[in-house]
Amino acid sequence: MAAPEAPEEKFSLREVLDTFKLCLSGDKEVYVEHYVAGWRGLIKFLNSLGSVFGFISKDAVNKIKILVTHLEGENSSEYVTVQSMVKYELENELVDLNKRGNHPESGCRTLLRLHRALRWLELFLERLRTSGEDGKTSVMCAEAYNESLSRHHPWVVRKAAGMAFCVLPGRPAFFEVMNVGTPEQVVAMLGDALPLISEVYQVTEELYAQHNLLDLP
Ligand SMILES: CCCCCCCC/C=C\CCCCCCCC(=O)N[C@@H](COP(=O)(O)O)[C@H](O)/C=C/CCCCCCCCCCCCC
Repeated sequence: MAAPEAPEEKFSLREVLDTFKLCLSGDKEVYVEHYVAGWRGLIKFLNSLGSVFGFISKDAVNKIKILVTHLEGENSSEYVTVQSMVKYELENELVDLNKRGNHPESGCRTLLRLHRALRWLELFLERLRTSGEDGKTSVMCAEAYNESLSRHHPWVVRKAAGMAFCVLPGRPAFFEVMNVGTPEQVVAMLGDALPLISEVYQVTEELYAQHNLLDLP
């Protein structure tokens, strides 16, 4: 008889926060392993929102798989931090710089997609943190998306994302799924999480800007 499937673990905002804390080394290098783990935690949350978000979750999972393949591959030591990954892939011409070609699954272009999504997350969580009890998560999510990720997506993806946002649960239900405690505790934890997420974003953004990698195809 087949073994019963293990139930998917519950999302915990604290766990995600702890993972993002581990992302930055003392000299501000970003650990790919913890970056990926942070996204895995967030995807758990996304999955708990229902199948409408399946197409988003699927894309994020695919990108994580690509990064894990690099992390566990024969050149794994080059993929310990985002800084070492950028250096290695650029020095070995493993990145499609101007148009898609031989390296559609480079670590640099794959992480860039998640990096852009991290900006969306930062903007969304900041809205969530400062919103009132009756704040609409769908509006907060759409505003954050329009200010960040949307410019990188074609019309059809923007449309589908916009429709998915409309079915987001309200702020109280949202806070409940975070498994933190009272709304005040959630707000406090978001206050702790945001500077960390923001720092990881800034460090990556500066690194990518320095190497002209912000528009990788
Ligand atoms: C702390 C708890 C509250 C917040 C929880 C948020 C949970 C979010 C978890 C995951 C977010 C998904 C990240 C999506 C990565 C998208 C990467 C991307 O831009 N991919 C596109 C480009 O890829 P290539 O074609 O160039 O390879 C791809 O076309 C995208 C397809 C899917 C649509 C992506 C829409 C993203 C919308 C933003 C996330 C909304 C989640 C709402 C849930 C609150």
